[in-house]
Amino acid sequence: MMAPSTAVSAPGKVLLAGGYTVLDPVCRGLVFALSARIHVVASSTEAGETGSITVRSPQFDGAVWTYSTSDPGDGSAITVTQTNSSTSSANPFVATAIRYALSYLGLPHIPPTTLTILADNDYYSQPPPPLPRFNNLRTPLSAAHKTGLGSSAALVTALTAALLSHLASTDVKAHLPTIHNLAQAAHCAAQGKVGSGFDVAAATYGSCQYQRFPPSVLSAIPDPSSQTFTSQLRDTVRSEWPMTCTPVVLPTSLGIVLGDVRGGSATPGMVRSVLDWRKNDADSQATWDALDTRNRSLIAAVTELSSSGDDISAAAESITARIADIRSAVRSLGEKAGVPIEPPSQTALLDAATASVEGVLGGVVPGAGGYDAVCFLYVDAGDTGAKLRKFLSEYQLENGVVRALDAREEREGVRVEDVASYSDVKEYFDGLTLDGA
Ligand SMILES: Nc1ncnc2c1ncn2[C@@H]1O[C@H](COP(=O)(O)OP(=O)(O)OP(=O)(O)O)[C@@H](O)[C@H]1O
Ligand SMILES: C[C@@](O)(CCOP(=O)(O)O)CC(=O)O
Repeated sequence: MMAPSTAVSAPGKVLLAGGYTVLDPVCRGLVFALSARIHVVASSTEAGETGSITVRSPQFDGAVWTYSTSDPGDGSAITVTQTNSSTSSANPFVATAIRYALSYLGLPHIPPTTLTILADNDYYSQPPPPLPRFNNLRTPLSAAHKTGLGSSAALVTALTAALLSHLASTDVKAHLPTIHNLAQAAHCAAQGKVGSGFDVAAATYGSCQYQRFPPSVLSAIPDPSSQTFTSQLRDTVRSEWPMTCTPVVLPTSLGIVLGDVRGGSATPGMVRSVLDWRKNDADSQATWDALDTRNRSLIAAVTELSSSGDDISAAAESITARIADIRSAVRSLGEKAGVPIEPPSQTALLDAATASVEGVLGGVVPGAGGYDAVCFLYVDAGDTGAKLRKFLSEYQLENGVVRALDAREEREGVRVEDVASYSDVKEYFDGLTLDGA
């Protein structure tokens, strides 16, 4: 009798404060987990070839990846070979998450397993509403316009948790550090670079005040072909990483609205330019420290409000001022580094929304900034949220209007879901009996 199907989901993210500085282990970031989640349903059967894995994202045309696994037996990583590469381009995030999870578990011969990936609509630009849950975009994944909610981080985290839970009965909530560390290792390996990891941290632990792990933690893991890979991976995943992810609870009196500006920004290039400036400009440290101080000030104000339940009207002015101070420091850093972190068109949008809609405390360009997105903090009373969304939908940009996303802050990280909750999208499971019978 096969194990029943397992469903897991992980949230997307918005880095409200700490873009760039959170790459520095000395600094802190404020990241909110979002109600836009990536779901993974794992089902195994007895029919089929041992070690065969089928991964599919039924919301996209042709998004199917099939793999066969084998164990070199010399301590190197379990081999995960894509068997449909002639018809489906590689998906490094999927393949690496599977390879790292199976190597960590030491399971090369798993029963034939299908992993179905479902993404909430906010992860990709959508046609006008109303939309069904997990809308079928009927385009290839590569043609979908990402909104920058961290789909890869949420995906790798959900895949990691689903595989450990489904194949080794791992209790997800009781093993968050294991899932976090393994997902960080896989996500960084798939990306080919080590970012701050705030996105996988939020996908695992939920909304938090984040201080990154030192990149050196991952340098202990050798190339997957090394005969010490499996032992080093396990030692690294099981070790306690020097980082902090302190839960942050957004007070019920506050809400966030994300706007998709669809401007398109080249984050990796922006990060390289800022880090080059940080390294080469003698005065950069003062600018860097000033921004971190202002980020910490906003974190303190939000944390204080959520713990003391203070009257939001008293805190509102302070939060508004702190957001304005952060934006000023971000613009200064961007000018000095020659990077359009908050370019004039975004400044105009942020200022206009804050001035025009009563109850909006302020807005920022989240994460790396640029022309992609905006994020507003507002007093969630009356119809402020609706008015802000309406304002954004009518705000004319060069390339259209700002699309307010549905996602709200949802502090919970990765979690097991009830498989029956996907019964409304049975068509996505291609006849699989969801209980894995
Ligand atoms: N529904 C999905 N099914 C399978 N793979 C997906 C899915 N969504 C995203 N991915 C994988 O994640 C990649 C996108 O990750 P990328 O890091 O480029 O952007 P992001 O994480 O969505 O956004 P950002 O990091 O800018 O917030 C895709 O190229 C694909 O490999
Ligand atoms: C620029 C950086 O600090 C944040 C990037 O955030 P986002 O991917 O733009 O949401 C990079 C990082 O923290 O890995």
